Amino acid sequence: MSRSAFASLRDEVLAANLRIPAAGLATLTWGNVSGVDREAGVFVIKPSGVPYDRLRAEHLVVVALDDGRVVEGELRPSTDTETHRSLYRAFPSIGGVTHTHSPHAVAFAQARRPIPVLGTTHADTFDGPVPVTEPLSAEQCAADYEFNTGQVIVELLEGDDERARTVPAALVAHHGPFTWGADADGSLEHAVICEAVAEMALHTLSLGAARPPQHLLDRHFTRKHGAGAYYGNPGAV
Ligand SMILES: O=C(CO)[C@@H](O)[C@H](O)COP(=O)(O)O
Repeated sequence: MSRSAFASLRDEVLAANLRIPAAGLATLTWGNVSGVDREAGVFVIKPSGVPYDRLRAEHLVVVALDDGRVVEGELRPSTDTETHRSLYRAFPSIGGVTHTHSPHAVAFAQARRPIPVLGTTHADTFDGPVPVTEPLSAEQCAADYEFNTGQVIVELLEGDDERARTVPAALVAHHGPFTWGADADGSLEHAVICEAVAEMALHTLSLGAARPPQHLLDRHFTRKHGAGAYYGNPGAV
């Protein structure tokens, strides 16, 4: 079989997908990671329903950014492919997207609560609360459900690429977290951190969270993303 023109991107995306179960972010085949090649106008994503322990680079699917057609690959692309595509099209700075059903982040998504900034662990990665979308409308569910799952994130961030860069995560109401980054592995790292800070926040809130001083958060926000990072409200505590 001739080597794919996207072999190195396939390898990168495969490695990131295999980190989902390794990091305990998924049950069964839940979740998916993709990586984009903007010059070629494609992204590579996990196939749908393939158990992670059987996933190989040749199983990954190459999808066109402009219209979502399969450019290369035998298997059906992930059910969330159109969500990934809508995020790539809206935010030019992102190079990789991860979606999981990690339990603590899903708990906030199902409660329709943002993950609040309660300490420096969160502030080191996210320059504000991890926001939560509105639920999809009946119309959005009826047509282009998967693309609209991405569109509610785009609307939440007002299509602002800078906000997407400084808070590289969002919770889709009653569904789960989507994270993104400079590449596939960067988006996966943000998924790991999103789940970790969600678990910490849940425990902190159960103990009776105290609002962190803004000067403490600013030091971590500024250190991570530079002056003028999106501060936002530390989130309801
Ligand atoms: O969010 C969903 C389904 O609602 C997905 O994350 C599935 O849990 C995994 O789907 P595939 O990537 O295997 O198609």
